[in-house]
Amino acid sequence: MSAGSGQEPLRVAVLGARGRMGRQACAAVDAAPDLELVAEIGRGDRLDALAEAGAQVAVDLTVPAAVMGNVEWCLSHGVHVVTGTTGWTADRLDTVRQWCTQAPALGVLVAPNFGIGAVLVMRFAQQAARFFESVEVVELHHPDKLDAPSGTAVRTAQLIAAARAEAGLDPVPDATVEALEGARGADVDGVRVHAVRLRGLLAHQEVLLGGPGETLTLRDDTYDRASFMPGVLVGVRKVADHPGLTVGLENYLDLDGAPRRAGD
Ligand SMILES: NC(=O)C1=CN([C@@H]2O[C@H](COP(=O)(O)OP(=O)(O)OC[C@H]3O[C@@H](n4cnc5c(N)ncnc54)[C@H](OP(=O)(O)O)[C@@H]3O)[C@@H](O)[C@H]2O)C=CC1
Ligand SMILES: O=C(O)C1=N[C@H](C(=O)O)C[C@H](O)C1
Repeated sequence: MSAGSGQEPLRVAVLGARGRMGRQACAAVDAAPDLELVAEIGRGDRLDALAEAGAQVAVDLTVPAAVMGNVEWCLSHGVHVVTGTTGWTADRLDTVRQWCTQAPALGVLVAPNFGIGAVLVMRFAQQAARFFESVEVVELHHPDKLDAPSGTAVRTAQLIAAARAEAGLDPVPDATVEALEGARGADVDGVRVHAVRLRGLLAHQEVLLGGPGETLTLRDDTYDRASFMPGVLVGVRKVADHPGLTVGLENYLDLDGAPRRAGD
């Protein structure tokens, strides 16, 4: 079942359909000629409605407290999952990997960020990491966001830390003793991550890299959730071609290939 390659539209359900992201995802799926929006699930709605509608792919844009139950339900009912919901830990990912072994034909995409700008910043940060002794991540979001640090920032820091470890770099230098707990942000695998919550912002991230006499700043700014929708649609169309758990939309994109937009 490769999405878009068959005659029939791919049947898609959106979980968290009445949320900020969910509303836009419903509209994006609805507008795509190769997709059919068959279920819009909100909190308190029965997941059985998804099966009754014959959904083939579920897009989960809910909350960390709900996403694991939703993924488990989908995998046990033959439904692929694309989720942008946050709250992923190594243990949670391992659990989903385990569930996937019981449903080997199904795919689960966990995408910390669907925006091409954010995906590219993560890639560029990975590439730059080994050239700089210092690095910090700053994420800035709207104050209605439930979690901190953002899933994207955690993932970015993990990718940077892995690239530094692979290159054999020493720990990031830091002689500071905090006078107030939290002043230096969170520690994600040895990389400091800072979270700003400010009315007027939507979703932004900076990766600051520093070496003797120079700094490099990588920055992504999201001004509208429309920026996430091409990535959501890529996930929906490709998830069936990627059985098992995939973390990161970049695994569905050809970032090193010919120039093109994520939704093309
Ligand atoms: N990967 C990416 O690119 C992006 C990821 N996100 C992430 O996506 C998630 C959603 O973000 P956002 O839309 O801003 O958040 P919202 O709070 O606006 O939306 C979440 C929605 O999920 C609903 N919900 C809660 N529990 C369930 C459930 N069990 N089943 C179905 N729906 C449920 C909520 O309902 P109620 O309000 O009634 O509780 C709410 O409508 C967050 O984790 C956010 O960080 C956001 C933007 C981009
Ligand atoms: O809650 C949000 O808004 C966002 N959440 C995701 C995250 O935590 O990384 C993606 C994006 O930053 C917007």
